[in-house]
Amino acid sequence: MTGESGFQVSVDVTPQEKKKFGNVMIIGLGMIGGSFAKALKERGLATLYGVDRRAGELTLGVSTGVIDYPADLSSDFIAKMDVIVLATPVRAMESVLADIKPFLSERTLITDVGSTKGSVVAAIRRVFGCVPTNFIPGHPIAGAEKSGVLASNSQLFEKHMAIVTPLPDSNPILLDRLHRLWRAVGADVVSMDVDHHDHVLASSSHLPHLLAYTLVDALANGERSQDVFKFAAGGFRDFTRIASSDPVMWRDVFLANKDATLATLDHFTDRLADMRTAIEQGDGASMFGVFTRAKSARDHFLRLLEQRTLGSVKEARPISVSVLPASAMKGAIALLGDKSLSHKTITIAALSEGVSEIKNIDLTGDVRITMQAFRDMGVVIEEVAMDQLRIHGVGLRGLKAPIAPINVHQSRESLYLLLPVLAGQSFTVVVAAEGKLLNQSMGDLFSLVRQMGGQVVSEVADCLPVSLVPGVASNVSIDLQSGSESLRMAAFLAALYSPTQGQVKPWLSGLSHSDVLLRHFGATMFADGDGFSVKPASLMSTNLTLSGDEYETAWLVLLANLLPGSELAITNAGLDSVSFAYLRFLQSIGADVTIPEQDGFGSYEGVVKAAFAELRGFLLTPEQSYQFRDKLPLLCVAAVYATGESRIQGINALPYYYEDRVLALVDALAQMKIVCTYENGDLLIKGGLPLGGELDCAGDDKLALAMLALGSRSQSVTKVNDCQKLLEEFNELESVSVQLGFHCTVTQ
Ligand SMILES: NC(=O)C1=CN([C@@H]2O[C@H](COP(=O)(O)OP(=O)(O)OC[C@H]3O[C@@H](n4cnc5c(N)ncnc54)[C@H](O)[C@@H]3O)[C@@H](O)[C@H]2O)C=CC1
Ligand SMILES: O=C(O)C(=O)Cc1ccc(O)cc1
Repeated sequence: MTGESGFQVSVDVTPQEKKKFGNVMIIGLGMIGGSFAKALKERGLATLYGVDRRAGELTLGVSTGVIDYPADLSSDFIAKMDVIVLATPVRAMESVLADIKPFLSERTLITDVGSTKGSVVAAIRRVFGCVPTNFIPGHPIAGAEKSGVLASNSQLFEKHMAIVTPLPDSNPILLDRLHRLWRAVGADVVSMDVDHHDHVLASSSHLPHLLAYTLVDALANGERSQDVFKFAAGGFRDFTRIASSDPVMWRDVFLANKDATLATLDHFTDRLADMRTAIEQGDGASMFGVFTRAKSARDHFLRLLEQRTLGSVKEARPISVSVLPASAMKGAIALLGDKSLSHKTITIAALSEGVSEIKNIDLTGDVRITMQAFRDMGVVIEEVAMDQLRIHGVGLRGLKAPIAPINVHQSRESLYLLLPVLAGQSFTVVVAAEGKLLNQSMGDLFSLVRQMGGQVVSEVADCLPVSLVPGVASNVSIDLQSGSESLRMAAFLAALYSPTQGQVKPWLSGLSHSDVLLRHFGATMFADGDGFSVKPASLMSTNLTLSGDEYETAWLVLLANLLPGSELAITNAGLDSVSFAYLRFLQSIGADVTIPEQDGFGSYEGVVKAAFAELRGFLLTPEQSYQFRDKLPLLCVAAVYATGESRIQGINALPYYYEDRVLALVDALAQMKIVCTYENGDLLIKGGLPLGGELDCAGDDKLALAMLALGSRSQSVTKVNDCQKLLEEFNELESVSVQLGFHCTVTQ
């Protein structure tokens, strides 16, 4: 028989054996349809039939091995298909649907790849009177400025997204098949509602194409057009690549997605007009603000994209760190700033009046989430160097409403800082999160924010995401019921927004880094009974060099104490009252440590020196265990290398994650044949020489450091597994170790 396309074809095509997806027909065998066909055919997953109104595309499709058979829209073909994919320009789909309607079987999955979804669904409704349960729209977010079957590429969809937009009564079995089809060609499948799809794509894809076409056309028809193109630089080429895309396809897209495109175009036009005004008025600050925000948003987005194309974090090969016994820690070192302090400093500098220069700041990992949130609310943050920021503070109440929810991803540190700050602004804002943060009760933080006077609205009580709605500001008086440092900082930030005076009564006395930092930026806090009163004055910008990470300092000091021949100086230490007390405690059990004097702001800044010394067994009371809860794994290791017995009391009274961490270390001690017993919350450790071997830190960076210290003088090599988090938190572990002569190596 002769098909519409003029081909002589055999209809009774019964392939030798039925392939996984059976008979798949592509209608519109151009770049996208061809790529999909080629990807399935190369993988041996289906028998491919092609239909195109241009016979030449089908001939090429067969000769280049993209499809198995040319076909047409007759009943002979249509009724036999397991899957039919519409891959024509979107406005051609309606007539194709009308042609195939009489022959369609309910068991055939029909889908499409069109760039717009609302218009396709409307066309289906016009043709069928409803959306048949076997029609499930889709859209691969992959492509190019090319068209035609010769441009097809079987790898096009690898590690790209494919959106499916099922309707409420879509057939679940066929929907599952559609997911499998896209996954089979390498795509990550996401589901989306039709309307949301069209709005998102209007901004992310349709508007950029419109701008590229219009720019090229305007310049091509403008003055000096010859020279404009002749001297076009790389930027012009990058920006306008997509203006080489197929005009029919894009005309169809803009006819089909009119409303969503107009909405994003209007938003863009307003922003362009602002830019015009800034240029006209020579307003460099506004331009600089837009450029720095845009640069950081794009860099952030590229990193996310890179992560997706390189494979997700979960797929990353696990990282281990091995330590060889018999090192000695020698030399002087300056450590990168504390991560938690880096988050806090960005926050306080952003809320200050004026420009702050911050040096030795850690800009890796979650710190970028805090930074991005402030940038999204109009704060200009310049990255002057890898460890240096210039932050243009906007004042306590000067943040601008973000255009989208603030997403703290999985960063608890960012959340605790941002929530009270956002509750102090005059706009409503939604705070979203991901992963583990979504399923935790944030009761302590939410109640603190409620005290500030606004409304805290969440679908699930005390859980994220949350909407903060401003109300009448009220004075806060917060009596903290835990020693959490994040909550303490959140309480101080909430107090800063009190109209006349805020009060914070910490769980533990003594100055923490949060208090010291606030004082650096001019906060007026004075001791009041067993707490602090905070006056509502503006914060003032300042220049600050952050001191070295406290936990790393504590770890290095312990190593120097354990390893014979060590002589270590940490030149930029900064200790809060707990770290100070920890080093004093080490001194009390025989450690050779020198601690700097307290400075005017209340912290101990300067050089910490440490050298090998024989440690003595010790007793830690429940109060001390609580005070040193963060550093207990390090103290357990000190007990292993100390002479005699040590007893650490009150472990079962600690918040569960501190207890879990100690118990995980107890398992490691037993594995290394160290005598230890854990009874009624008391841990007894008998000094001895650990065996060495393979340990697992369960992704806990602090436990990993303690385990490395444990292996530092053991009888054989100690390998600690699951160290990804450790290297995220302590990026410079290898370089610091090399510099100090500590023999540890990172392996994948
Ligand atoms: N180009 C891209 O990067 C992407 C395009 N899409 C969507 O995929 C679809 C196809 O786009 P491309 O493959 O790029 O276009 P293309 O121009 O390479 O292919 C379209 C094919 O459909 C054929 N065709 C047009 N009307 C027809 C009809 N009534 N019956 C049979 N065949 C007909 C054309 O002859 C052509 O071969 C469009 O709906 C587009 O919105 C989706 C993602 C990316
Ligand atoms: O060429 C490019 O960079 C694209 O943006 C490709 C593209 C075009 C249209 C779509 O619906 C999806 C992807």
